[in-house]
Amino acid sequence: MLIIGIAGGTGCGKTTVVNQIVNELHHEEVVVISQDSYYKDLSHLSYEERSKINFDHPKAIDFDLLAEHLSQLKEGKTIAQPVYSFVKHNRTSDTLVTHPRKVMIVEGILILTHPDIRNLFDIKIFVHADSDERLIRRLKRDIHERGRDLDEVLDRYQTTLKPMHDQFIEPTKEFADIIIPNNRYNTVAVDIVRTIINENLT
Ligand SMILES: Nc1ncnc2c1ncn2[C@@H]1O[C@H](COP(=O)(O)OP(=O)(O)O)[C@@H](O)[C@H]1O
Ligand SMILES: Nc1ccn([C@@H]2O[C@H](COP(=O)(O)O)[C@@H](O)[C@H]2O)c(=O)n1
Repeated sequence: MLIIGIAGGTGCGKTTVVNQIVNELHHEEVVVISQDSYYKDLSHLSYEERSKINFDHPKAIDFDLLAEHLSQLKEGKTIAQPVYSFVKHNRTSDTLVTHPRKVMIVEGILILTHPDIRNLFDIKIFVHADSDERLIRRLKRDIHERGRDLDEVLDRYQTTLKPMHDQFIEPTKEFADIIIPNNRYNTVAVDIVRTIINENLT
C-alpha cells in the first residue's frame, strides 16, 4: 500500500491535482480521503453559530477519527467516511463506505500539521499557488459551488483564512517531499506523481 498526503492552501488546486492523478488509475486501485470529510460534527450549534467557526484552524478537524480511519484502512479494513456539507457547515447524516486500496491519497489544507498523520504518509506533497491566485479561485468556487457571496468569502479570507494559512499551513511546506508549483496547470508534475504510483502498483 502507498499512502500519499497532498496539502496546500485553499484554492491551490489539491482536488484538481488529485483528480488528474486518479483519472488514469483503475478505481479498484485507489481511494481518496478528503480532510474536509473530517470537520468536527457541529450539530449541537445553530447554523449562525456554525457559520462563525474558524474552519482553517487545526482544532476544527477531528484528527482522532481521521487517524483511526487511516489506520483501519492500512490494516485492510473498510471504513464509513463522513460526508460533509459546505452549505450547512456540518457533517451530513450520510457516510461513504470506503474500502482499502493499494494507493490511498489523503488531501487537505491541514493534513501535514498533525505529526501522527504526517508519519503515515509514504510521500508528502505540497501544492503551491500564490495567495492572490488562490483567493481568486476560492471566490469563484465558493460563490458558484458552495453557496457563498463576495462579502462572506472576503471577510472569511481576512479574518481566518489568511492568518491561519500563514500560521499553520505554509509552515508545513518544509515537511513536503515534493512541492508542485500550480499557478498554472502542471501536467509535468502530475505525470511524475503518476509514474511513482505506477511503479508501486507493478
Ligand atoms: N492550475 C490551475 N489553474 C487555474 N485554475 C485552477 C488550477 N487548479 C485548480 N483550479 C481551479 O481552482 C479552483 C480551486 O481548485 P481546487 O482543486 O478545488 O483547490 P483546493 O482543493 O486546493 O481548494 C477550482 O475551481 C479549480 O478548477
Ligand atoms: N463549512 C466550511 C468548512 C470549510 N470551509 C473552508 O474550506 C477550506 C478547505 O477546503 P479546500 O477544498 O479549499 O481545501 C478552508 O479554507 C475553509 O475555510 C468553509 O468555507 N466552510
